[in-house]
Amino acid sequence: MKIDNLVIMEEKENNKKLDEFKNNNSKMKIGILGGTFDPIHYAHLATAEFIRDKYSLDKIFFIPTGNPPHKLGIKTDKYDRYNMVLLATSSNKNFLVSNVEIERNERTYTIDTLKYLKKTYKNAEIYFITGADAICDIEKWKDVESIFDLATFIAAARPGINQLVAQEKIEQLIKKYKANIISVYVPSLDISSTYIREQLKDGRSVRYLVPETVENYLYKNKLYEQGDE
Ligand SMILES: Nc1ncnc2c1ncn2[C@@H]1O[C@H](COP(=O)(O)OP(=O)(O)OP(=O)(O)O)[C@@H](O)[C@H]1O
Ligand SMILES: O=C(O)c1ccc[n+]([C@@H]2O[C@H](COP(=O)([O-])O)[C@@H](O)[C@H]2O)c1
Repeated sequence: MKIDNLVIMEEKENNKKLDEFKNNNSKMKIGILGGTFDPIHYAHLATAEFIRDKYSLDKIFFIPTGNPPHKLGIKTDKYDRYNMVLLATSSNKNFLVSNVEIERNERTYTIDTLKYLKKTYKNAEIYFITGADAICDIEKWKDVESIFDLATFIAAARPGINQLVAQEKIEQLIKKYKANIISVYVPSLDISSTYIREQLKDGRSVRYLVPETVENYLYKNKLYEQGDE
């Protein structure tokens, strides 16, 4: 099947899964993995699945950022990032993709997304998953005090991020904001979107770093090619 048709089909399937989930009123635990996903890679998927399994979460929502405050210079179209997330997650029945940030025209802040999720999924307990790098920066996020009232945070150890420093920061955050933060070791995969963009810019392989459908999509759409910054 042509990659464009596959995206259309996967979006339809995803919307069906979202509708079913919205109509389910039972108590659920949902994990959120927000990210720029420029592009999504196997470390995102493996981290999400490991945490879903470890904490018995019912679903993981992948939420690609729209206009995030901290990455103003993203060159990749937000719909390309969203489409690649759809392709990457479709084979897992417990993974869902939300376009709530992609469709917001203003700056996208996690606090607004968490408020939306609380309103939409009234019976859900929310777990926001981040890498250790993201949690260390959380005090720069909008309305950090209120953020901790809306979700439990799960901070995944990440290669290249000093875990002792991250742990110290997490303990400070717990004390200062009475935050619910759990740190977790996940099987490490030293992959980043930056590395993938660099490989592609140099005309090198990204095979086995991203799902094959994502690889096909980024070649078809000439994303991150030589000459792109
Ligand atoms: N290899 C990894 N291990 C654990 N967590 C990760 C890993 N890569 C990304 N994450 C986490 O996933 C979330 C979304 O990440 P993001 O989309 O920014 O990817 P990235 O690889 O960090 O991108 P970039 O290299 O462009 O900064 C963040 O919370 C980030 O910390
Ligand atoms: O709300 C904020 O102020 C805020 C500032 C920086 C990052 N975030 C969120 O942190 C998540 C991970 O971001 P990133 O850059 O690692 O993709 C993603 O969901 C962002 O929306 C949120």
